[in-house]
Amino acid sequence: MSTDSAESGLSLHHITVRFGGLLALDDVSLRVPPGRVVGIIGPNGAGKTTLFNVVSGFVTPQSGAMTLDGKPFRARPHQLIRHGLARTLQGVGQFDGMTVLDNVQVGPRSENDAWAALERCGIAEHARQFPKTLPYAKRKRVELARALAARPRILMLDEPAGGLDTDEIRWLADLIRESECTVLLVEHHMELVMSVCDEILVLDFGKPIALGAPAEIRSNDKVAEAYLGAAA
Ligand SMILES: Nc1ncnc2c1ncn2[C@@H]1O[C@H](COP(=O)(O)OP(=O)(O)OP(=O)(O)O)[C@@H](O)[C@H]1O
Repeated sequence: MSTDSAESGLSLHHITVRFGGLLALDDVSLRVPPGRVVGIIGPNGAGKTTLFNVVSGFVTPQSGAMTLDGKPFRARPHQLIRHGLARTLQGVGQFDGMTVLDNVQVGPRSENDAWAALERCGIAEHARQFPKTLPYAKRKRVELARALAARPRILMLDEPAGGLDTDEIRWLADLIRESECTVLLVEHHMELVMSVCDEILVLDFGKPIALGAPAEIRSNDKVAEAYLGAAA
């Protein structure tokens, strides 16, 4: 079976989300083929996290639909892993009363998978510690390991570079590049986005204003105006 037929992977079709009078996502369509790294960028408030929340089932769109491998997909947060999706949260979202290992193993993840993810993230030596005792960058790795321990087909990373230094971001870029799964990446760190993504969707006030390879996005005037110009 082909892994990249027109229907394989995750697709969003004309997703619209309103919060009261605010249009948070305005007719957003996106195809995320298997094995690709797809970035979602845009200024603060553009709708990036809302899009993640739609895919994860935390937000129900007013209109639009999703498909996974061509079949209708309606996410529910507690069933994400069953569908092969896992997500990190912005910042660090661990349970402070549980060890790193227990945090990584939370939900339907096996201890073996948890250890493999801890090794992959270079934090196995901290497995028996409590997250609070670790520096911020290590806690971000715990968040990543928790997602990886679910052995997702689609890994959703919400601002994984936030608060990290250059070396940590380089490590993260390698992890994303070497990852065997599909990656959806919401991130403000342009260098990381441009260096790891196959394709980038740019949102501005909930509207998709560009979709393309990093080089196309870099030279897109609308993007420069809406985002890169604002960030410069
Ligand atoms: N639950 C909610 N209720 C009301 N408004 C919301 C809610 N969630 C998000 N919004 C609004 O929707 C818009 C999009 O927010 P969202 O968090 O998706 O943007 P973002 O691109 O992720 O921003 P940032 O880069 O700052 O994280 C914002 O104006 C935000 O205030």
